Amino acid sequence: MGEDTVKVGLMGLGTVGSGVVRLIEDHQEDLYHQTGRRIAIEKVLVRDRLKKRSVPFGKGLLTDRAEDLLENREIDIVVEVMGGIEPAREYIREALLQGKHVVTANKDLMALHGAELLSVAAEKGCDVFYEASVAGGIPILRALVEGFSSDRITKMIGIVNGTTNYILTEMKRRGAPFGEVLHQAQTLGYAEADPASDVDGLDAARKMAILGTLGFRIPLSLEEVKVRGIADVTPEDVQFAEQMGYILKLVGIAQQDHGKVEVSVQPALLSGDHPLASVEGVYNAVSVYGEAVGETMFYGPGAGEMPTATAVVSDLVTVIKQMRLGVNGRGTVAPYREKQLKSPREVFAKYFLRLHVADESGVMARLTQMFAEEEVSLEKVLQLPRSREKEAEIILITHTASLHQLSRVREQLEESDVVIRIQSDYRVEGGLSS
Ligand SMILES: NC(=O)C1=CN([C@@H]2O[C@H](COP(=O)(O)OP(=O)(O)OC[C@H]3O[C@@H](n4cnc5c(N)ncnc54)[C@H](OP(=O)(O)O)[C@@H]3O)[C@@H](O)[C@H]2O)C=CC1
Ligand SMILES: N[C@@H](CC=O)C(=O)O
Ligand code: NA
Repeated sequence: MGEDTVKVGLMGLGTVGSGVVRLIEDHQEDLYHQTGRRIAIEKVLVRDRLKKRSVPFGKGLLTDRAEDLLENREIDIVVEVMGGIEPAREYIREALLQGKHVVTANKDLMALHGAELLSVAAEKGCDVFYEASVAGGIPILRALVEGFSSDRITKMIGIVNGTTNYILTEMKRRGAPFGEVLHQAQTLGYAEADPASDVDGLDAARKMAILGTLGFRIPLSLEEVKVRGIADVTPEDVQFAEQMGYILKLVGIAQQDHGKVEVSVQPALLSGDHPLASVEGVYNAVSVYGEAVGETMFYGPGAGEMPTATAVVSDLVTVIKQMRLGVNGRGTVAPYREKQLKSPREVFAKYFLRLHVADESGVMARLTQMFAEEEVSLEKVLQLPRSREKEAEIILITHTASLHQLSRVREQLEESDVVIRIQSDYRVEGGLSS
């Protein structure tokens, strides 16, 4: 191996790590033409050296000691695809202090400690790239940082979790039970080590914190992202939504109006003609609205071995090109805009509510009165056939109202003696009059 070889230390040889190894091997010639360097994997850090692997490796390459990578002076770049906060944070920090560049797919880490790691990198003149951390194989971070550098982004709305999109798609397509579909997503390598973070929306929230920071150029923290997952979504919600011309999806929304921002993750109803409504299975998509450019859309596989590996290896290529030019660590622009978060009075949307009410005369008038008192007008009202004795089911879609108004209506509904229960409520995106 000569001067023209770049040595890489790989941390993790699971779904993504194995894809990285395959891609580097299969595309070695193309990568060489683009970078002028051969890429050699020098050491691979794993938890269990004796585990059977899907990619063959000489025994000497695998190690369970991080020092074998961190203290190896020959290694120029560390690729971290282990996941989790610790010890990944400690290893990445140490790698940067040793002057090694870092490529990671770790959104847990970048959403929580990205600012700290990027500042260590800047001090040491090192690169940290993390394209794989958001929307797997879609080059969305590169698009935000480079493609939109001349514009001001006003809104990003996306399906950024492949596991939950796969689950909701299968629930809609064949009414499959939640547990069964989640198990399939795990087998396919889409889910996180702890799939609760997919289901409860946290994985998507981490990605939205990263998108918000890069897109709006503000220092957004994970706690500022409002999160609701899909655990309480029922097959009936999915079906009723469809009957009314909507598709239920877990979406991330980051919106900026008059310098104030809102960032959230929640199951929402998308009108059938919304660009995200047709995004199915493990696919992700992000619509980005720029003040000057208008609406753009990025679409592709959001998880899985090879799609995610393409993002990791593309980052690797960028680091190597920067090494040749001697410009590592100079490209990162820290967030520089002032951050102001919207209050619930400033967050506006339409809402879908499914109510179980007493099946008696005058109920509809009482319900509409409660909405009218909070000045929330209704776009659609649908009464469904009775599901139980003395109980009727009503679906309402409001016109645009603030989150504050919606909470006030909810309080009234909860206190009312005609409402038996609020079965579900969702934000609605798109539609003819929105
Ligand atoms: N899977 C996907 O589709 C996507 C994943 N990501 C992110 O990529 C990262 C990796 O995900 P994925 O490949 O699915 O994860 P896996 O669980 O499949 O693989 C994790 C790998 O890291 C190793 N590892 C974990 N902890 C340690 C530790 N403390 N010390 C040494 N080795 C360790 C494991 O070793 P061993 O094999 O011995 O157990 C394993 O090889 C995560 O940050 C994830 O969020 C991002 C986008 C998509
Ligand atoms: N578990 C994640 C993997 C990619 O980030 C997902 O399902 O999207
Ligand atoms: Na990506």
